[in-house]
Amino acid sequence: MNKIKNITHTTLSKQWGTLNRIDYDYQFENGAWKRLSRESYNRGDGAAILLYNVENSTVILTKQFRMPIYENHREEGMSIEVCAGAIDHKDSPLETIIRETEEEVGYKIKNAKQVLTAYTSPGALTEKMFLFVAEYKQELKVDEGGGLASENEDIEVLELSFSKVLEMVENGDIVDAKTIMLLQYAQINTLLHS
Ligand SMILES: Nc1nc2c(ncn2[C@@H]2O[C@H](COP(=O)(O)OP(=O)(O)O[C@H]3O[C@H](CO)[C@@H](O)[C@H](O)[C@@H]3O)[C@@H](O)[C@H]2O)c(=O)[nH]1
Ligand SMILES: [Mg+2]
Repeated sequence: MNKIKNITHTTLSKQWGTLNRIDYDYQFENGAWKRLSRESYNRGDGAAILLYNVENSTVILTKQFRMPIYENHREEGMSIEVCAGAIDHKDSPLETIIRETEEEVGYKIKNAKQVLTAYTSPGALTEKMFLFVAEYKQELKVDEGGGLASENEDIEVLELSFSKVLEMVENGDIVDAKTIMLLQYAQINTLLHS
């Protein structure tokens, strides 16, 4: 990347995550250099998983309040999403998603398959998401899920038919990008029949 030089970081906010202003010299296609500035929010990377059951053609999703969505569109604040969590530095994406699956939806899975990686909002966030799929069965259910009370998580666990959730993507009841990506992955690769 020799199109970029003289990079400086200014921390604008450092609370839950870190918001930096990054100034840099950027060379345009015509060869001209210009000093530019971008704000970049860093709250780490994330992992998400689509849990699916082949016999019943069902998936496990979560429903929870999301303040940034509420800020943008009040009526969409209760967001329906695949199980997901932020990755701690010490953990791998796989370790993270196995732990989150038990905490948020109550299934103790042993393994998961990473199928996609995606920057969720590359103009503003550093976040890279590692997207997984795994089969679930009733015998893997070890508790109710719901998230960690100590972290003020309040997560409703949903078990829905695959055809129903595809309809929810079409009609805008599901608007979370990582969830749409994983459901369409399942559809394209016929993990389930709708
Ligand atoms: N006090 C405070 N707590 C926060 C804040 N942001 C998050 N938290 C707490 O940290 C917990 C994070 O829960 P996780 O399950 O680890 O993450 P997530 O919110 O589900 O996020 C996942 O999905 C996001 C949306 O796609 C991803 O951005 C993220 O990387 C992750 O995969 C939340 O329940 C909440 O309690 C904040 O700004 N302030
Ligand atoms: Mg979560």
